[in-house]
Parts: sequence; C-alpha cells; structure tokens
Amino acid sequence: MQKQFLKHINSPEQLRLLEQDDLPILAQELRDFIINIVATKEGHLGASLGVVELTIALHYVFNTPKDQLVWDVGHQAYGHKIITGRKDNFDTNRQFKGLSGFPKREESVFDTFGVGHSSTSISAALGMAIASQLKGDIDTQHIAVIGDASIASGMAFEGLNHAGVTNANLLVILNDNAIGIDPSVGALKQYLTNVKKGTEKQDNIFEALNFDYSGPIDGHDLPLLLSELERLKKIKGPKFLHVITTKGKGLRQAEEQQVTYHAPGKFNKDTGELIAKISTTQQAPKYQDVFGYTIVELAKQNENIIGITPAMPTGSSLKYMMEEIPDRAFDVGIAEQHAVTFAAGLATQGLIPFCNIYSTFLQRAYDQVIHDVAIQNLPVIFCLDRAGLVGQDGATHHGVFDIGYLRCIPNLIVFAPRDEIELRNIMYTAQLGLKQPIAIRYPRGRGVTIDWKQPFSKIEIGTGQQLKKGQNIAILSIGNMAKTVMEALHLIENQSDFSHYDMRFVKPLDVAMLHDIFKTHHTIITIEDAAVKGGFGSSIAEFSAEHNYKNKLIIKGIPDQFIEHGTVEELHQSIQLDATSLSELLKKMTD
Ligand SMILES: Cc1ncc(C[n+]2csc(CCOP(=O)(O)OP(=O)(O)O)c2C)c(N)n1
Ligand SMILES: CC(=O)[C@@H](O)[C@H](O)COP(=O)(O)O
Ligand SMILES: [Mg+2]
Repeated sequence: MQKQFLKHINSPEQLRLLEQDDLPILAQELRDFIINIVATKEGHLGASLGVVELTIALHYVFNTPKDQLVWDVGHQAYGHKIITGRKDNFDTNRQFKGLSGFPKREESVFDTFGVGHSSTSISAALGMAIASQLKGDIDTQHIAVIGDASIASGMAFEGLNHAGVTNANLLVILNDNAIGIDPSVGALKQYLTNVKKGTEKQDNIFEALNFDYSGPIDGHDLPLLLSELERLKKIKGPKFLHVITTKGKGLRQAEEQQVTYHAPGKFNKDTGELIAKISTTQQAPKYQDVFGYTIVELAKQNENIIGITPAMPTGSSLKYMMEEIPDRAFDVGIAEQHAVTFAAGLATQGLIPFCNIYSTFLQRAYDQVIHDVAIQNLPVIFCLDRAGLVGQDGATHHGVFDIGYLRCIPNLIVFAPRDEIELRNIMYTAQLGLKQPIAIRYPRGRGVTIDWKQPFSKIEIGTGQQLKKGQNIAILSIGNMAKTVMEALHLIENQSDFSHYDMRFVKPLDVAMLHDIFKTHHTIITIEDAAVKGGFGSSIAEFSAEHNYKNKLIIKGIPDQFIEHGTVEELHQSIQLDATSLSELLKKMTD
C-alpha cells in the first residue's frame, strides 16, 4: 500500500519532517484532495493544480510563516491553505462563513497579504522586504509568486522597477503557464514564449532590471525546484525565478480545456467530466451574454464600434466579438488603466469604444476614468459587469462601490438596467452619438427575460419609469433590484400603499419624476445593490435636501462594511436585502 502523508500534515513544520523522496507522493495526495473538494464545492481549480509542486517546495525550503510568502491574485493558493492548517475545514472554501477562496490575513499567519485583484504581490513583498531591512533583519526571505498574465500588468512592472534598484531580500517567482483565465496576450507573452523556446538568450528583461535571473525550469520537477530554491535562498538582493507549469496539471480535462477548468463548477472527481446544471424551465440569459451578443449585433451595423476587455474575454463575453470581428475587439491583458485610456484615445478619433470591465476591477483605473475620459468629456461607453454582490469570490470582488465612485464624476452618465432588454437598449442608445461618457452597471449571472432579443428602442437619458402606482410610500429601485422589490411586493397582501419606480439613471436623476414622487408620497425608500454611503440613496437624500423636502427617507443597500463570501442569496439575506426581509420592512411601514 502506498504511504500516506497528507493526513499527517497540518503545518509546514510537519511537511519539513518528510524526506525529499516522499514529496512526489504528497504532491499526488494534495492534487487529489483539491480535486475532491472543488468537484463538489466548486471554486478555482486549474491554477491550484498547476502549482502543487511549487507550493510544497516553497513551504519545504523556506521557513514560513517567518519567511513571507505572497501569492498574486490568490486563486492558486488552495494547496497552500491545505498544508497550512486549513485541511480539515477546506470543504468550507468559499462557502458562507467558511474559508475565503483567497489568502486573507485574518484567516492565517501564513496568509501574509490579502489578495484577489492581481499584480500586487511584487509591491507587497518588496514592502515587507524593505521593512525587514529597516528593522535590521537580514535573514527573513520575501517571496512573491506571480502568474504570466498578472506580471504583464502595469502594477507588477512598477514593483519590479523599484525592486531592481534596491538590495531587498526579494525573490519573485514567475509561474508561467502561458494563460490567465483566457490565453495570455501581448508582447511580454511573446517574449516569454521565446525564452522558453531558447530563442531569447541575450538581454534578459529581468536581468536588465537588475534581478538575479534563473530559469526557465520545470515547475513540476520537485527535486529541481528544491535545489533551485535552496540555491536562491543563499543569494541576497532581488532574484527572479522563471518556472514553467501547466495549468490544470494532473486532471486531463483541466489540462486540455484550461479556460473552462479555471473555475469549472461541479464536476465528477473521478472522470473529470463537468456536471451540467439541470434546469427544468427555460432560462433567461446571463447579462454578460446579452452584452456579448448585443455588441456583435451593434458592431455589424456601426463600424465605429470597438470592444475592449482587460483580460476577461470569456467572463465578459466579449469573446463573441473577438471571434466574429477580431480587428475591432481587443483583449489588452490585465491592464484596466490602459484599457480605459486606450478607450479614451479611440474616442478622440471618433470611434465608439465599449470598454467592458468588471465593476470591482474598474476601481484600479479610477484616475483614468476621471482624468482621461470625464474631464475631456469623451464618449467612452463603460460596461461594468459583476456590479453588486458577486457571491463566493467575496469582499475583494463585490462590485458595490461603483455607484459611489462614479456618480461624483462630472459629465459621466450612470445607468443600471433592470433587465436584459434595458441593457440592450442602453447599449443601442449609447452608440447613437452620445456626447459624453456613460457607465452601464449590470450584475453577475442570469437576468429575468427569456425572450430578450427584442428590437432596439432608444432610452431617453435621465428618465425613470413607474412600474407600479400606489399611495403614500414610494419605492425607488435601481438596476436589477427592481426584481427584488417586485418579489417583495408580491409577499404583501395589501399593496395599495406602495408605488414602485425604476429610476434607471443614477445620474442624471429624473428630476421631474422625483418632484412628483416627493409631492405625492409621505415616505420614500431607496433600494440599491451598492454601498449606501455615497450611493444612489444618497443622491436622493441630496435631492431632497436641495429642494427642502421633508418626506421620510429610508436608504437600503449594502451597509458600510465589507461583505464576505457566500451565495448572493445568503449574502442578501445577511444584510436584509432579500425579498422576504424587504417585504417585512414594507409591511412594518404600513402598520
Ligand atoms: C486587477 C484584476 N484584473 C482581473 C482579474 C481577474 N483575473 C483573475 S485571475 C486572472 C488571470 C491570472 O492569470 P495568471 O497571472 O497567469 O495566473 P494563473 O491563473 O495562470 O495562475 C484574471 C485576469 C483580477 N483578479 N484582478
Ligand atoms: C480570481 C478572479 O478574479 C476570477 O477568476 C474571478 O473569480 C472571476 O469571476 P467570475 O466567475 O465572475 O468571472
Ligand atoms: Mg498564467
């Protein structure tokens, strides 16, 4: 019978007691463990399978947690979590109140830096290394593990550029599997391919930046990894190790279909086959697909339309345009800042850029939105996918700050469609010749309309819609929260007290409609799936104050705290933003 090691490993200290020859068996066990859990609990699979040997080697060679190990993005850190004391509750990974899917400082001393957004690891590890230096500690090692897609981001280069002129005790490990979520792009990717082929022998980019470069080496060869890490441990100053791995290593389907198995959902742990979600009724489309198909439709009619995504062609569904109209659809890599300013440049020349960025990732390009787009009033069309709570990715990924950070920017229109048809119509409207930028925010997942492919119709900028007429209490919702409000109203016997308005535009507000609402209802309640501080409800409070209205105003949305992970339903319930909680609140208001 084959020896079993993983069951005895609850910390890297225990790992370090093993013989080197035992580590390949441990690697197999760790892979199986990850596969078994992710098969039923879901989560990010391919990235963690690809770094099993690297994870073991790092914890074996380095004295973690004293040595500081920083994982970039963190979606590849499942093996790290399992061998650093979280094996027994790893089945709660990404579940409500369970382990986070990403390294998180409050979860473990081994998680040296909280991550989720990419390309931060080099800067963070450098900060730790400089801090050690300043404290006179010359022994502690600082290691950043970063992927080939993440290292192409501007922020990673900023870290390398700084580190190269320090003598900080920093080791950057490039985990090069030639793919992000989708295949990696850009000149750096081509350069790395040439390095791997051996055609790029001179003028190594990382050596030119003053790093002690070694590699490329096979990241699945444990003895080689161990000896190279041991060697690098003795070298002072900035070092760079180029490691080649295969995303999805060890599960055939995950190796062959790397995009699908990045986060495959449920699958059969023995065969690797995906388990299709069964639906007994016809399903409404995902919002991302409505965007993806609609931009193709519009771009066929309007040759000025350009599509842009920073590294999320599959997640945003811009891939449909990339397939059908490749010369006008761009994946620019993990480069949100560049994506926005690139869009601004296109707009100066009369082109119509649809710049699709997840709401949470646009946070990284805030100055570009203000400085490069809004001040110059350039008609860039931002499509902000994954707005609102996104579920299991948790606090780093919820798209809840966008309304607050966008509505304060002059010139910028902010719109949230309540359904797929509204999304299509605002996309249609935006490319008709808008003279200013617009941000369209819509959620993760499916909408509500099966028959969504309706003929286009223009939306008047700054107009809301009354969805239900009542007396006394006006419910003002934004975006797909309209659906929650409708469900809440269905749970109430006597609905005559309530009017319901879909305000559609956070900016400009439908001022005429608001005056009418404030004059005909004694209480106003606003509902949004975004942070209440500075959000849509706040804009209604500002309106009320400005016009000296005395109506009672209740603002419902994401409270002033970071929301953790769980299903969107669980999370909405936890903050009383679900239909049942809302109906209770509404009932109380009429008691
Ligand atoms: C700023 C930012 N933009 C986009 C993403 C979405 N994202 C998560 S993982 C990933 C690809 C990372 O690829 P790579 O660095 O090569 O790591 P690998 O998955 O290959 O381990 C992307 C684009 C993100 N997490 N952060
Ligand atoms: C790690 C990361 O940032 C992405 O993989 C993210 O989890 C994608 O989320 P979606 O599943 O919403 O595309
Ligand atoms: Mg990669």
